[in-house]
Amino acid sequence: MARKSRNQNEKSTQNSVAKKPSASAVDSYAEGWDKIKPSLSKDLLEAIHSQGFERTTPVQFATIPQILKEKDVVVEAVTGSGKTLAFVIPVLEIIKKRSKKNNSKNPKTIIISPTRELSQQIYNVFQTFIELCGLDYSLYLAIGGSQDEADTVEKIAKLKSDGATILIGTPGRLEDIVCGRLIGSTVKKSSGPSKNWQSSTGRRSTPVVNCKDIEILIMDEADRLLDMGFEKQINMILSVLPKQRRTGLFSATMNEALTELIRTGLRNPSKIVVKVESDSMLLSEQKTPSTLSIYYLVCPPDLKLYLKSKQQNTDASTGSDSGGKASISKTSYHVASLHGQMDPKRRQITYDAFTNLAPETTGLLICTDVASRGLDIPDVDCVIQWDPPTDSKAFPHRCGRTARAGREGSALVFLNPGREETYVEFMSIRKIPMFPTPYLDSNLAPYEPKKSENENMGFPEEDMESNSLIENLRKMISKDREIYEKGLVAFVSFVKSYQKHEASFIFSLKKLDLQKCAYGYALLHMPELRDLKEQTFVNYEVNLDKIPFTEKKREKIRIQKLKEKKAKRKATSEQLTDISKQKSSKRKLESWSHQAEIKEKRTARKEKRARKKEAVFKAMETQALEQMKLPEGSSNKNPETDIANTIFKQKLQGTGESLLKLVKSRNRSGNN
Ligand SMILES: Nc1ncnc2c1ncn2[C@@H]1O[C@H](COP(=O)(O)OP(=O)(O)OP(=O)(O)O)[C@@H](O)[C@H]1O
Repeated sequence: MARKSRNQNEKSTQNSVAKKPSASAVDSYAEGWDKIKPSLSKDLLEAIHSQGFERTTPVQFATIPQILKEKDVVVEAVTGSGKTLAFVIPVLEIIKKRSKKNNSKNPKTIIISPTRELSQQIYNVFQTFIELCGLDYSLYLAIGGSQDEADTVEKIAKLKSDGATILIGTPGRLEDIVCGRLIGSTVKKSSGPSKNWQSSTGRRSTPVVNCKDIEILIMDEADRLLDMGFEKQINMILSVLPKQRRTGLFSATMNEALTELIRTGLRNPSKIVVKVESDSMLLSEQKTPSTLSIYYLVCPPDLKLYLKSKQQNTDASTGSDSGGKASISKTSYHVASLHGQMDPKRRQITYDAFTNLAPETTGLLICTDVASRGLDIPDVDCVIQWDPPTDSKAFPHRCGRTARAGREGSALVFLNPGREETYVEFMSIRKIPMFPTPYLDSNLAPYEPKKSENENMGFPEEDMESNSLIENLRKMISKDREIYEKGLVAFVSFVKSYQKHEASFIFSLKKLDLQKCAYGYALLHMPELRDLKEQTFVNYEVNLDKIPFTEKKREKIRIQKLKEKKAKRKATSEQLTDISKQKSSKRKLESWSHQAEIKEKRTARKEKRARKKEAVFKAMETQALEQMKLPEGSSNKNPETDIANTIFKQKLQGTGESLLKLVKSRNRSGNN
């Protein structure tokens, strides 16, 4: 996300760097606030005007009367169209009216949002209007991790004793407050649903607040709440709220999963869909603001880092550019990063610092999807998507961090050549128009190509300046272990996420040039690619064990660990060698010193076995002969018996078993 400094911003507005190619500038504003029926109270109207909001936006004009008339609403309107005020204003108006009759300490409204930052932002909007109207309402922000545990305990105690008019927060924390905490559960560390929440039912502590007076429930970014797996928490919250309440779902995108929530949580809701007009037949009912220009840049993955920029000629009348090329790294930026793995405190400080940048400072926020929804960062000029999101629904939300409330803005997404160009059509079917661009201009905005350039929109591959950039980066990385390790993790994350793309027919890992991708991440080596037939990736010449951490303490620990590891490895291999040596020398010793003894023993064993065998046969022979004794008085000259005896004697050479069988069969034939 890029924010220009004020000066640059003014310049770019004059030059209209990123104009929407075909959609007309839609009037983002509807009617005056006084036209809303039932009417809003005077102090609220004054507060709205004091904020410079002269007229309602279409979504506000359509939604506010419905909520005031006690209707449930499902609201779908493009990013930056003013959905927050569409619920903040009627919530305050309703509480104002009701508080005359009911001044209990119990909360009157709950607002659920998917992230800490968005909850904080909604909290701030409520706070502003409460202060401007001089209302005596208290707010409670229920977000995980932003305060330390002691602070939270204190705040919860205060909430218990003093109550709060409006609760705003993420689903898990809100569930703890209104339903009680699951006993034995652990504190959640991330904004997503905790794995420890095996079930939202089970033994719970006493709820912190009583929800019997809740008048309104709002779920902002409702589809995202379900996508993030908060269904259980939401259902638990719903189960403790009075049936006679109003419920509103808000988002720029709705999905099928919401159908069930709408069926169980809402009563006969009004569906409000605010469409964006466009003069293009193709783009009617466009899902992104008309002031937002979305561009795509088809660019090989190893050239992405270069973020090729082109200095435009300030003399717009000639229509030509100076041809000069400027690497964006030459400009100085306030660079910050924001992601879900960050320590919550640091995350908040980073976010606050970025949103409150001085007007003359240009900012660059490198972030994950934690910042993709709902956030209203002032003066964002351009959103650059390094890769398209795995869930295509996130795309308009990401782009929508710019071009808010009727302001102009541009977004750019990089596409890998080959299959990913199809994404443009994929998005166009979803009413999200995109246009090609070959460059970023010097203000980091996509360069709007002239008509003559339209035929050749591909990234000029022959311009291999990025090679030197990546080689410089590799050189730098080879001296800094932290970046080296982070690079590997980033690449693995990229590959994993690529596999998760919902549009797998466009984003196929098999078709992706992984070697170029790895090079694009400036990796030094790629052992996993060793088995590939065509090797294009060239390992960087460096001893990986020797890449140091720049932080001395860390490096010392690493060296120590490395030494220990090496020593252990050496000891193990020595041990292994010793064992094998011992074995072979034992064999040798045996053959020399005990050879005769072993031989003797073997012969003795053999002889013993033979003697045993002979004894067995002898015993059998006696037994058999005994059984074959001729009856008294019979002639010894019986030829049959003689033959039988001969056969028997021959058979004595066989086994004892066949011998006995023979005897038995002979006896049987003798009896017959
Ligand atoms: N009536 C109005 N007139 C002028 N500006 C307005 C008006 N209503 C809201 N805004 C401004 O428009 C900006 C965007 O509003 P908001 O954050 O409510 O958008 P949103 O529709 O919720 O967007 P998203 O879908 O991205 O969450 C804010 O800076 C807000 O102050």
